[in-house]
Amino acid sequence: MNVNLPVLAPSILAADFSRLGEQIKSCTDEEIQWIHCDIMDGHFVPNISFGPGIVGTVRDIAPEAFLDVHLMIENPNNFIDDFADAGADLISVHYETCPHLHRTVENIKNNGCMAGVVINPATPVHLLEPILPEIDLTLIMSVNPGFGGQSFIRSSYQKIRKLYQLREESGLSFLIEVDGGVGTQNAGELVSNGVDVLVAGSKVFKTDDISKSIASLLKAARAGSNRVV
Ligand SMILES: O=C(CO)[C@@H](O)[C@H](O)COP(=O)(O)O
Repeated sequence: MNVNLPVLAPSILAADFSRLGEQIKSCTDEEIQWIHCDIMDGHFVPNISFGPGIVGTVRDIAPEAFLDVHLMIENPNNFIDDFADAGADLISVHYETCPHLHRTVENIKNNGCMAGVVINPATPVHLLEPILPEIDLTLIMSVNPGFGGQSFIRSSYQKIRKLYQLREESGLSFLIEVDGGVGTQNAGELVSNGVDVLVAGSKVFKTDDISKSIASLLKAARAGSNRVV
């Protein structure tokens, strides 16, 4: 996979679904290559979003996009095939939902997708160590998952730095993604702390001008490209 870092991945959770095609096109007409799809089941998180049907629709709308699918669901292992068939490029599962994480990661890869593992704000980074050699991406939730528009939890910086250090020490190459409360005020600092992929929902879609919002977010993220960690 060829990626220009840092990546901005708009989360369609915040999109206007009556204009989904138009809004996704506003993203891909800019420099957006990744689209983030938040799947919520009303069990693992207290909200329901959408399923493989909408992911398939996004695939049809944006055949060239890289579809980054974040499963906030219980028993994710049972749904990997459905999301892979719908067109996911990367499927991320929560550490907290996977008693057999290694098996679930294998299942994702056997379905031809890249594999990611996500941790909630209260889950420590060191728990990921055994699985890091097997995965393509780690996602640090910087809000409690379930809703868009929440405030960024500042202790996430420490977790990002720890993960970045682990990557440096191990020589591994997994990407570091952060999700929740990302905006122009923190995009640069997140990148300088080690983040490769920034997920943003409300700061892309709940604005007057998606193109302008993307340009501002990318500018802020790129200003952080000189790593200080
Ligand atoms: O997964 C989630 C929430 O569970 C996120 O993707 C949010 O949807 C990001 O939204 P903003 O904080 O950017 O509004």
